[in-house]
This record gives sequence, C-alpha cells and structure tokens, in this order.
Amino acid sequence: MSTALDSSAVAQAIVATHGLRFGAITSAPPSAPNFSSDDPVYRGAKRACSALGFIEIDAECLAHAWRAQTQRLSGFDATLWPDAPEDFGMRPFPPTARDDAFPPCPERLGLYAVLPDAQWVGRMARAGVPTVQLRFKSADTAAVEREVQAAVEAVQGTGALLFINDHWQVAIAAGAYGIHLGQEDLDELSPEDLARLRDSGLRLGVSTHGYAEMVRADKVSPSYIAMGAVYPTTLKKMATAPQGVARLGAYARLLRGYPQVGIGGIDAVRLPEVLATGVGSVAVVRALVAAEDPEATAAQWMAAIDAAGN
Ligand SMILES: Cc1ncc(COP(=O)(O)OP(=O)(O)O)c(N)n1
Ligand SMILES: Cc1nc(C(=O)O)sc1CCOP(=O)(O)O
Ligand SMILES: [Mg+2]
Repeated sequence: MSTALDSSAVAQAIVATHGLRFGAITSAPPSAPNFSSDDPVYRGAKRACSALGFIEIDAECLAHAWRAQTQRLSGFDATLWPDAPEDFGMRPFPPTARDDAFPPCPERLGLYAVLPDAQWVGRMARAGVPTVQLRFKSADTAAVEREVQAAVEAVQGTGALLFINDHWQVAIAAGAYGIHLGQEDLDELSPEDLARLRDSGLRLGVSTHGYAEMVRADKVSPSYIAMGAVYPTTLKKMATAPQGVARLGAYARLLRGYPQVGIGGIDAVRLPEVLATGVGSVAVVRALVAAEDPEATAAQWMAAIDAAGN
C-alpha cells in the first residue's frame, strides 16, 4: 500500500522507468515546490513528473492519478503510467453516454484543415478534406457574420464537416456543424451560455495543452478533444511548450472514448509519428495554406491518414 512506500523510491522508480520516453531533465528528481498531500506515492510522483518536465498543474494532476491508481490496484507499479479516466477524477467513460454530452462527431475526423477565411474553407472542402475549421480572427462583428455565413455556404454539397473557431453565437445562427473553443473561451462561458451551446445541437471541440486542461475539457463532455501543440508552431504564440509525441500518445490513451485531434507544427515528415499515437485526426494550418499545391498536398495527407488506418 502507498503508506508503506518511500516517496524518494517512488520518484526514482518513475523517472527510471519513463525518463527515456518523456525525456528526463535530471536522474535525481528535484523537490517539487508544492505538495497538497502527504501521501508518499503522490509526493514521489509529483517529484518525478516535475523532473520529467511536466508543468506544475500537470504534475499535480498526474501525482493524484498515480496515487489513485495505486489505491485502486492495491499496490504501486512504476511501469503503469496512469491512463484510466477514473484515476484522474473524470466521470465514467464513454462520455457520449453522459446526459450532458455534446452531440457525437465521427471518431476519426481525418485531415482537419484549420483555415483563415471562407474562401480557403471552400477550397479545401472541394478538395475533399473531411473536416474544416474557419479560424477567422476579427473583432468586426459584421465581418465575422459574413465570413461564417460564407463558410457555411462554401461547404454545402461537399460533405466536409465545418467547425467555427471562437464565434459560437454566430456559428449557431448560421447553422454550422460545430464549434471549436479554447480553454479561455470555455472560462468565459456562463452556465447559461453553456446550456445554450448544448441546446443548439452543434458539436463542440475543445483545445487542450496537458493533463489539467484535459480534465477541465472532459467536464463539459465535448464532441472531440484537440491536443497541442505537438511541435513548435510559428502560427501563434503558445503559453505552453510543445508536447511531443510521447506525451501525445499518453494523452491519447487517457482520452480513448473521445474523438482526438493532434495539432501544432505537424508537417509531412512528422505525420507518421503523430498517426502512430492513435489520434484519429491531425489538424494543420501552414502545411496546407503555405503549400505550393494545397489540393495535391491535401490528397497526399488524406491518403497517408487512410493508409495508417487513423
Ligand atoms: C483543432 C483545433 N485545435 C486547437 C485549436 C486552438 O484553438 P484555441 O485554443 O481557441 O486558439 P485559437 O485557434 O482561437 O487561437 C484550434 N483552433 N483548432
Ligand atoms: C491554432 C493552433 N492551436 C494550437 C494549439 O495547440 O492549441 S497549435 C495551432 C497552430 C497550428 O498551426 P500549424 O499547423 O501551422 O502549426
Ligand atoms: Mg479560439
């Protein structure tokens, strides 16, 4: 049982077992600055996860999961990286069985083109890209309404599923397939907003950048969960370091039961290792928008995704 364990031994065992995969910063885990429990598995795991490079909120989340897993299995096993939703305090999976779940979307969203305007949305939808997003950054309400409406019309007859980033009220009014929101967007929603979003029947995708954000996203039972940034991206300034494929694989195991999307810095060379994590979708901006021949590139990526079975 965890009470008989020494936290230093726990920390060393976790780092020794998982250091190579996650990239240990040091073989002697430093003391973690904040502990919220005296449990030795929790304390050792928090030191280990900090040494493995997880940010404070994720190390805290993981440390509690290690403790919960140890209690559930009646013993500590350093080889078992936590991946059971219940150990993270999540409600039972599958999320689609929950009363408050957002409507489902395909488990494998395939190539997911995140695009700056309606013209690009139409172009990639006509090229056969199965999932497209309008990521139109503007504070001009009239321009947003025009662009969202144009994007909805642009996908008609193509079969592409259209998500609208940020502008959820406009997306509902225009009849888009779904909405994509970031963590800050979620924070800004009142309970009434969330209820309105749910009642709209639109699908909801949520961005995450680590364990704590995945737990937060799961609370609203979205239609899919996006995980990023997998690699460095120049498209926008990220608040968190790139996750890498080892973490993406661990996230994908925890979130099985959700359609999953990997995003951030994915290019043709990196695509196979992203697909190998098991995510059912890869979302890209520059790989398509900056390609010499976006239609041909989309076709190659769709073939690669199909061939990998994702
Ligand atoms: C598929 C997908 N994943 C993540 C994001 C990022 O969304 P968000 O966190 O809301 O940041 P902005 O895109 O609004 O800058 C996304 N758009 N799509
Ligand atoms: C819009 C966006 N969101 C991310 C996240 O991690 O939430 S990464 C990202 C940029 C993706 O662009 P590219 O494929 O050009 O790197
Ligand atoms: Mg957003």
